Amino acid sequence: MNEADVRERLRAVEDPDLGDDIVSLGLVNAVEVSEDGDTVRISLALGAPYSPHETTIAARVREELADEFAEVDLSASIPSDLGTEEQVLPGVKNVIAVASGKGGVGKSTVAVNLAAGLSALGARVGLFDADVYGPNVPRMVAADEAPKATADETIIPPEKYGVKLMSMAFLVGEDDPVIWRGPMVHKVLTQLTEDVQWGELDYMVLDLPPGTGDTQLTVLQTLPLTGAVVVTTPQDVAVDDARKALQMFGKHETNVLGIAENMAGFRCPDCGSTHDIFGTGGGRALADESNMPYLGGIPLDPQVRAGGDGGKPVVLEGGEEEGEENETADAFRLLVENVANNVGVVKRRRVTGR
Ligand SMILES: Nc1ncnc2c1ncn2[C@@H]1O[C@H](COP(=O)(O)OP(=O)(O)OP(=O)(O)O)[C@@H](O)[C@H]1O
Repeated sequence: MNEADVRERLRAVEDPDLGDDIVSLGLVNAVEVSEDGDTVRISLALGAPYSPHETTIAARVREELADEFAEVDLSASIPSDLGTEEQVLPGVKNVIAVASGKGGVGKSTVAVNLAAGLSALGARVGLFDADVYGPNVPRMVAADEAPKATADETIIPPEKYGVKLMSMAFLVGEDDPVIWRGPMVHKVLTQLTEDVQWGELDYMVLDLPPGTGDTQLTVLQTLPLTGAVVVTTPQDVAVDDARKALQMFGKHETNVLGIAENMAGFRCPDCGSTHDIFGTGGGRALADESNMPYLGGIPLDPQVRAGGDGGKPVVLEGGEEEGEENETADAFRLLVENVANNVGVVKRRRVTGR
């Protein structure tokens, strides 16, 4: 089988999101067959490591070629318009901002669980708490270690649950009120991104401060976002503010990966039934109205808060390994998968232009 035959064969592999096969979409960067014909090396334009849909694409490619080659060697790369020198975070493949219009809707909770969940899938993940006004990520994951400085004045971020952490709280203390204006925020953000040894990351999750003000704009202008996750509760006030956040991202041409609805129904531990304390469906309705993906709903569950205070993110509970049912953890896992899949859509669309 030669290279042209391989390409022909790969027409059988569909992209689950873009509605065509990977060859027609231009997602096969290169094909190389070894001289002895035993090995085929393929570079695919995939950009969301460990996302279920891209994992499926890779598995389908292997499946199509398994009979023809002893070894199918796959690699993934999305060609970048920028050289390494020009990139703000050259080692980071994707930056995902978690945003909300209104405070207290669970943005940090979603950011922490998203980071831990991506890491649990196998990805290399960093979590950057850019909530300059109320940085609480270190408490949420019970980070017991502070960052270390190296001789050449770079910072080594501590790690928790396989996630590299950086937070304003490490610099200013969690209880000190911070009143910073745009330029100062820009400076601190630049330092926290450039002077921190993030290493190679598949995903950096960014916990933005709530709202649509100065700081959020500074972040949008400073960091190369792949896309944003907008968190809301089902309440009208929260949904109205989430709509403003969507408008802000729209104005700055930032992709929205989708809308997550937090505190969607209260699962009562005593009676076992679900109560809609903040109403229901607001997040999905906003997603429908604005033509954005809906990422899923997370119930109001005392476990989530306990996880937030005690350190272990709920997304790491239950599941196949522990063998225990945990619907809230499952809801977070679904959200993580949807976010990763949508990162893949954004990245592959960049290549295909569709
Ligand atoms: N689904 C949930 N069930 C129960 N408690 C929750 C849930 N989501 C968040 N919480 C709790 O609500 C509180 C606020 O959540 P969180 O800090 O994530 O909100 P936020 O939107 O990031 O807030 P801020 O505006 O201060 O940045 C926390 O104590 C958290 O543990």
